[in-house]
Amino acid sequence: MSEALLVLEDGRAFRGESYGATGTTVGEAVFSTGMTGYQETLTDPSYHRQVVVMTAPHIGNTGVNDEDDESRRIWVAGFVVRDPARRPANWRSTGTLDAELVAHGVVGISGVDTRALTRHLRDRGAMRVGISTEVLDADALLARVLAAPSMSGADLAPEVTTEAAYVVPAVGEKRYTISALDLGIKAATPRHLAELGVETHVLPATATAAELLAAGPDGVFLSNGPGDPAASDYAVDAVKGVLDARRPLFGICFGNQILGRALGLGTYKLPFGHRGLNQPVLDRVTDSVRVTSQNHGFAVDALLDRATDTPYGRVEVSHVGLNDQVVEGLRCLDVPAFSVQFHPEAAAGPHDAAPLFQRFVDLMEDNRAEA
Ligand SMILES: NC(=O)CC[C@H](N)C(=O)O
Repeated sequence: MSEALLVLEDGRAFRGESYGATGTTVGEAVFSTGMTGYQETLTDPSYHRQVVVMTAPHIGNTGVNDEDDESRRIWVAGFVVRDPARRPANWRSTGTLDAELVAHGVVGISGVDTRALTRHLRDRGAMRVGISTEVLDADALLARVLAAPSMSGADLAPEVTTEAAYVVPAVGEKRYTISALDLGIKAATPRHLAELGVETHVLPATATAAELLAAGPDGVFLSNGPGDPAASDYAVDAVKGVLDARRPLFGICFGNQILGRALGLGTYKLPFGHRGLNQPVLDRVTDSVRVTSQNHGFAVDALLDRATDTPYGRVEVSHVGLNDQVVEGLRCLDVPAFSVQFHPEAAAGPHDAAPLFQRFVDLMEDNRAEA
């Protein structure tokens, strides 16, 4: 086992062993409390430029398989685990996580006290971090960390989006056609929509409103994605055009933040974000609590107790995080648009939020009836 070093931008250092590829990497340190679903986490484009610390102590137990990737590659900038599985076992497993990280050139570290590291990030906030198997002097690695760009102000969707448009067909009879703005879309999303008879036309992140509306879709979807929503003005402009056209619109995570901005609301950086599979949310539309999968470091700033007037009519906060009262969803009252900050497409789950895809289909159906 070769040695590896992790240094945070405030100077706190952890020593461990090399896990995955060797080399040096820097990114934003964030922690995820998911006990399962590491393959989906690694391949979720929203984690681009982030070094993910897994709080669950045993990672890699089920290996990796050919079915669970959310995109064409691993996006995390680095991976931090406590005690990697020595012998993965699962009926779908086709390889080990360690070998997969090596194949994708992802630098990781194991044997770290991830509990101490997580408590540090929770107390001091998300910050830049470096991991290296070659720069083993803490001051030298710290200098590399301090030279790295910060997540605030980073426009990253164009770095992860599809180069060319593509279509995901409906399963069975096609009942609706939508355009999806790929800000970092996960494979699970069009798959869920397809099950409801939706054909999804996925367009690159910089697609304009005219391009999103060109094929006369029944609705427009805004995906999740990496980076700071305050830096993606092109997507905000595209969404304004879709709202002007009063086309049904549904956004998830980054898409929720972009809808918020298009309505004139602000966004801000959370101290350490929400990442995990057990985040409780109050759904004010159905007056029920949903346990949700989340992965966000930014949030929308909106009034919780009453609707806000916007250039597109009134918007209200439809979902509120029960751990910290953060805005977790928006519902427009005068245009057919809504969004959530969490993940109805979540794999490995939970599935409490999955009915939101049906809510989008219902919105498209209502809009057709009105037309
Ligand atoms: N999963 C996402 O879409 C993340 C959105 C945004 N990059 C954030 O961190 O808040």
